[in-house]
This record gives sequence, structure tokens and C-alpha cells, in this order.
Amino acid sequence: MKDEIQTPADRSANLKGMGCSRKRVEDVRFTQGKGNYVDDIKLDGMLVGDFVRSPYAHARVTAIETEAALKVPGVLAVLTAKDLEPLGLHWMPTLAGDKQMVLADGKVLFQGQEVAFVVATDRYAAADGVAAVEVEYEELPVVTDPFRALDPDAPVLREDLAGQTEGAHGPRRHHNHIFTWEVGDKEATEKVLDEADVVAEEMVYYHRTHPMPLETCGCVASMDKVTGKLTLWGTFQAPHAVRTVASLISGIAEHNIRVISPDIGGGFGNKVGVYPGYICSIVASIVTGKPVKWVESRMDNLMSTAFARDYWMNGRIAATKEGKITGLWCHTTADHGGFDACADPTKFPAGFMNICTGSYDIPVAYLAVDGVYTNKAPGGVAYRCSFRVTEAAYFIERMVEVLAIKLGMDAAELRRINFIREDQFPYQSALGWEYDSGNYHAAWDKALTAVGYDALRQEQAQRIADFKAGKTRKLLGIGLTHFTEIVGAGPVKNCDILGLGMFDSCEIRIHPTGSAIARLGTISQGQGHATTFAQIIASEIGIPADDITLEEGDTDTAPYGLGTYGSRSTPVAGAATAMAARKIRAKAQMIAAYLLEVHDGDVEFDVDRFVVKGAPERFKTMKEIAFASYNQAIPGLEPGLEAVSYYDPPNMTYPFGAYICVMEIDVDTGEHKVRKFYALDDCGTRINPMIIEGQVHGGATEGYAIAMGQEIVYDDMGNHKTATLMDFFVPTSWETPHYTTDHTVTPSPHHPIGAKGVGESPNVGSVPCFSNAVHDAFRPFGLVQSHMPHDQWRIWKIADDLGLHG
Ligand code: PCD
Ligand SMILES: [Cu+]
Repeated sequence: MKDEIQTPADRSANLKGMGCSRKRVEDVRFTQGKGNYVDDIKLDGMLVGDFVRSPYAHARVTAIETEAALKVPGVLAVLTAKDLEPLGLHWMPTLAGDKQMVLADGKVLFQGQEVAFVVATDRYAAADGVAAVEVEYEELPVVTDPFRALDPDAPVLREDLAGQTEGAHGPRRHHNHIFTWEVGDKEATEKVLDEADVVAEEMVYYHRTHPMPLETCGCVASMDKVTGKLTLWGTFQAPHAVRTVASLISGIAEHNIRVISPDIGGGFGNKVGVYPGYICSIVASIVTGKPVKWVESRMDNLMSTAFARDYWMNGRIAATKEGKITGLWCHTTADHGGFDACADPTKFPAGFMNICTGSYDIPVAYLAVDGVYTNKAPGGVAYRCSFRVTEAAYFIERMVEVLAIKLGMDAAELRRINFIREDQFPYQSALGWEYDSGNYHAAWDKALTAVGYDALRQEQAQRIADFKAGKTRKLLGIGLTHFTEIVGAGPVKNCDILGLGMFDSCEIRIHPTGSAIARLGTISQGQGHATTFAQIIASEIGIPADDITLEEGDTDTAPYGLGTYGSRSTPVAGAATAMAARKIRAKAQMIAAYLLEVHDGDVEFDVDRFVVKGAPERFKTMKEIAFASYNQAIPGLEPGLEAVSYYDPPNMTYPFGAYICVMEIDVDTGEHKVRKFYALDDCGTRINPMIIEGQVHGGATEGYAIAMGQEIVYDDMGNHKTATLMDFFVPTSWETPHYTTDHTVTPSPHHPIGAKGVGESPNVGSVPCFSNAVHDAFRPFGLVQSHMPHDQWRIWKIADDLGLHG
């Protein structure tokens, strides 16, 4: 056999397993236009639904006239809250324990809110129908400022909660107050602040933005009246959770609901929540007996589906004269819009914001978050960051910079002397997390050396001198960030969404000829799971990745799991994959021993086969073992070779990274140019370095967008001013900086293959890095803090306010 002359290294390369930059198997379909997205689904007799949306941010709905709309050719039905009420579906539960109107019930709370659902034979007729529905509104006073919303005389937004002093997360102290979440030791922290040598205080605002996936949200609902089975295709990041929630709120038995997430054109957190469009499509399909499709327009998506951030973080950080941080205090005012529809684990109403002590060994800390209702769209999702982690990272990485200014210290050095040391892991943070592993000093030194940090500072000093001497109008900013992420929710003991524990799953079935199919509870939206999870299995059981099909997103076939967001697929489902593979390997070992006529313990795994210990010429390949498992009677063993694993992780994983940005800023025009962006990521054991690099490029580009221009803006009347791509910044190849990627590898000690997540890290790390570069350029001229996004006008304004325009 040719096989026998291959070295173990050749055989291993043939598997394309762990660590291989295997090309993405998905892309053959995608690049040839063979993707299958929700809008590609066309069923016989399929109808289309579209929403009448509120033009007002706060108004009473006094009448809805549907007669004219029903006369429009092609329009079959118009649903309003009145039609949904008898079914108990005019309101729906949100992921945050609040409830949200499916269709306006007496009033509207944000511009773009769903008021009526028009069902027609095609989308043109639906649009004409929408235009023909007449709604009478009585305008009410609007609040878009979360601080103003808490004034005693602020208008009451949620009349349905009138008099309710207990919310989903504890007491409410005002009619627009949602919750207060407190972590840490308030008294001890305040004592440290009172007695500290140095205290820096700042309001750090992380503006409202939106994940804006290329494909908008949508679904197709098809109720088969004969079988009683509801099939729901949709852009769902958590298909199983959607099935369970749909069953609980509709009363349809769970086995009679099949949820399918087909190809998804980017999720970024936007497709985690449950939207009125899903409920209305299901109801419309039941009512009409026909399949009903609903797909958002770009404006619908930007105006009504989950936004991100909008956190006002007031911070105080204490240190010794030498720069040792002694305490951190943070009070956050969180603007949640009209309904609390945040996607966070139940016990964490402000997500994992309590990771805000970052990469630093801070002895005491205190965090309080107040959630507030305003007349803006609901949501509050993790836009490429595990549950408010970008907010936390932005906060601490700005506070450290502000402290460096106060101390007159170099910000790189200040970080270095405060990093959690390698020997402190597992590290217990003051705000309650146990960091699994890290080596921050090594990553930091590698990063500073790679960019030539000292030389950059010298160049910057020269530039400042030249600027002051009138020889240049360009400043140089050096942005630094060291972030710690927290991903892989999560241990079921403290992480659930609506009571559903956040484990995940993988089922592997080896076919007789030695190829395989694996199914997972997660769902790729572009991350490349079909490529990478096959690599884990390849290395674990010795079947080439090219012989392994991966399937996700069909609740009729995939094992139950909580889906893909919060970079949890690798930490949780990836672990389940390794564990299921190991069950298969254990059975394969018994089969091999039987075939080789030796004791189980006398064979050992060797890349793609079991060999007899001490006699490497005696072996059975996995292919032979797979065939035997089905076709040969093996005493004491069932036929077949398959396994399933449901994995409840013992802890989260804590990826980290060191990012450095070098930026040129033109003082007179406010223009900027990113000269260098260096990103070092440590995500533990790396499955596919090329996919990781792609993740870093994508995440850093989103981070660039957020830091430098992307923003959801409302005017005082609650008008949404950024609902088109003319107004909402999405970088093209023209603006996108060039990235230099790098890595260190500090495996997670509790993950079966040592891997941590990586998809979100580049957003978490890059936003503060870009922002710090802008701040650093103006630091010598007195800038301490200015709000993102740093668009051209705002940068020009900083220069103007500092008197740099003469
Ligand atoms: N160590 C390691 C890690 C990882 N990896 C790879 O990488 C990726 C990723 O991963 P992760 O981190 O685990 O994550 P996932 O879970 O899978 O995913 C998720 C994420 O992902 C990211 N990325 C992306 N990409 C794309 N393309 N698309 C999309 O959509 C997206 N999204 C975003 C987001 S936002 Mo959230 O939802 O906010 O929460 S979260 C998120 C995959 O494939 C994996 O396998 C590797 O290789 N290695
Ligand atoms: Cu987030």
C-alpha cells in the first residue's frame, strides 16, 4: 500500500486538521452565486408581508383605517394589534425579560415601530397596501436623552408598566427606569478613591451604532394545515432557541415546528433577537394557509432591528504616584430605547460589562449600570463583542489613557506595570470573573517591538516640534490597546437566555466508507464553521477534513444548541465537537484491538490509525475501522460509529490581544490616515490561521467604522437620521486600512483542545485602539477626552477647540 510509505507528517498533512490554513469549503458555493439565503426561498403560492411603520417617535395611535388598503389589487390581509390580541400575540417577550409590542397597541415608542402588517401576493402590492393604510396619530412629547428620561417630569414612555416598581432585574425607581445592576465592592472602592495619590475621572460615551449585516433580517413561515407542521426559515443566529420560544408563545407543539437557518449573510449580533416580522409572518401563514415571506429593507433594518452600545460610562480610576492602579469605579447609564430587548444572559442585564477591569490587576472595583427607556429603537446586542465587552474594553482602555495623562506617564509603560502577571492565572477579578489563562507581558512586548514603539515615539516628538515650528500641519497619533475578551457563554449554572441553558452540541456520524457528517447546535453566518469544525474532527479521529460534511441550522436534524453569537461556537460547540470525536475514537480503539487481536490497551492512536504498541507495522486505519464497525460482528459492541456530545463549559474563555495603530491627522481638514494597524491576537490553540486572519480583518474593519464614523443619530424629535447607507458609514476598500496580524498562543486550560474564541476580539480591541490614536495625536495640546465617532468634522472640531487653527 502506498499509504505505508507515508511518514506520519505526510499523513497528518493529508488530514488538513488543526492548525492548517485550509481554504474555506463554503466559498465554492458563495463565489459562484450558489448561496441559498432567505430571500432565495420561493414556495408555491407564497405571499409577502410588509409593515406600516410609525413616522413618529412617540405618539398615541387613535385609529387605523385598513379598508382602502384591502381594496388594493393583490392585498389579502392587514393585521393590526386588534387581530393579534385574541391570540395573545400583540405583545411578545424580549430576550431581556421585558415585553415588546408586536404591532402598535395604542401607542408607538420609536420612529419606525411596526404598526400594521400588510399581506399581499407580491412585494409591490404589499408596498402599495402599506401606503394605503391610514393611521391617525396624536403626537406625544419625545425623550431621546437617557439622562432627561430620568427627570421627575419626563413623559411616561411605558404606560403598560405604570405603577410597576419591580422589573425583570429588580426594583425600578422611576417610570422610565428599567433596572440597576451593581457588581463589586462600592464602599471599599470609594475608600480607595478618597485616599488615592491620583484619581482620574471621565465620562466615556460609546455611541449608538448598528451591526448592519449585508443581508437584512427576514423569514418565510409556512404552516401546513394538513400535517399541522410549521416550517420557519429565517436569518436566525439561534435556530433552536427560536423554535422553543415560538412553541412557548404560539402554543404549537415543539415537534411540530421546524426552524431552518439557511445561508446567512452576516449576523454580527443583529440576528439574535426575535422581531415582530417573525410573529406576523407566522400568524399570516396560519390565517391565509399560504407561506408568507417577510424580508426587511435596508431602512427597516437600520431603523427597527437591534442597535448596539449607547452606553454613557462615567469612570474614576485611582493610582499611586508611581502608576500602580488601586481601584476602579464606573457608573453607566444605558439607553435601551422603547423596550428592553437586549440580548444578554438572564443574570447579566448589562451583559459582561463587569469585564471592565480589563487586562489589569485592580484590587477593588465597583460597577453600577442603570437601564433607561427612551424613544429610540430597542435592541442592545453584542455587535461583534460578547455582551457589552466592547463597551467595557473601550471604557478601561480610555480610562488608562486618561490616567496616563494625569500621571504624565507613557501609556505603554502604565499598562505594563499594571498587567495581570502570568503567574496570577487563573486570575480572580475584582468584579467576579475567573480569567482562565493569559500572558499579557509577552504579547505586549512582542507588539511594541514589532511596531518599533520607541522609534515611533521619537518620530512623534519630532513631529510635535515641527508642528510647533510651523513646518507641518499633520500630527501623529499612536493608539495603544491591550484588551481581554470574555467569550464562550457559558456555564449553564450562571448563563441562560429565557431559561435556556447555554450549552452547545455536536453529533458525528461516520459512514461505512470512512467519510462523515457532523451536525452542530450552532450556525455559521460567514465564520466558516464547515471548514474549521471539520478540522477539529480530522485531528481527533484521523479522517481527512475533506471527507467530513458539516451541517448546522436545521432543528429537525441538528442536536439542540444555543446558536452562534458571543464567539461561543469555538469555546462551546468546538469543545462538544472534540468530545464527540473522542467518544468515537474510544469505540474505534476497541474495534481496532479486536481486529488486531490484541487487548484494548495494546493499541494506540497514530494520526489516522490505531497501531499495536511496539509493532507499528500492525495497524488498522480509521477507514478500515469504520467499515468494520458496520459490517463485522464485534462481540460486545453495537454496530455503527457515531456519537453526540452536549457540552456545558466549566468556564468562559478569555482571549486577549495587543493592538497598535499609527495615525496621521491633518489638523486643518480633520482628515486621518491609518499608516499602520498591528493586531496581535491570542485565542489559544488556533484551528485555522487563515480564517482567524480573515476574522481579524473583518472585525477590525467594523471597529474602524465604529471608531471613525459609524453612528445611529436621532434628532430631538426622535427622527432617525441615519437609516440609509448615504448616512450610515460602512467602509469600502477605499477607506479600509491595511492590517498586520500577529499572534501568541496561550491555550485555555479547560477547553478540550485549548481553543478560545476570536471572531469578536478584533472589534473589542480595535475600537479603543483607533480612538486612542486620535486622542494621542492631540494629547500634547491638551486633549483628554472626546466622543466617538471621530469623523472628519469632529476631528477638525477638536483641533479648533484646542486653538490649533490659529
Ligand atoms: N482558536 C480559534 C478560534 C476560532 N477559530 C475560527 O474562527 C471563526 C470564529 O470563531 P468564534 O470566535 O468561535 O466565533 P463564532 O461563534 O463562530 O462566531 C460568532 C462571531 O463571529 C464573528 N465573525 C463573523 N464573521 C462573518 N463572516 N460573519 C459574521 O456575521 C460574523 N459575526 C461575528 C460575530 S458578531 Mo456576535 O453575534 O455580536 O455576539 S459573535 C460573532 C470560526 O470559524 C472558528 O472556527 C479558529 O480557527 N481558531
Ligand atoms: Cu457587545
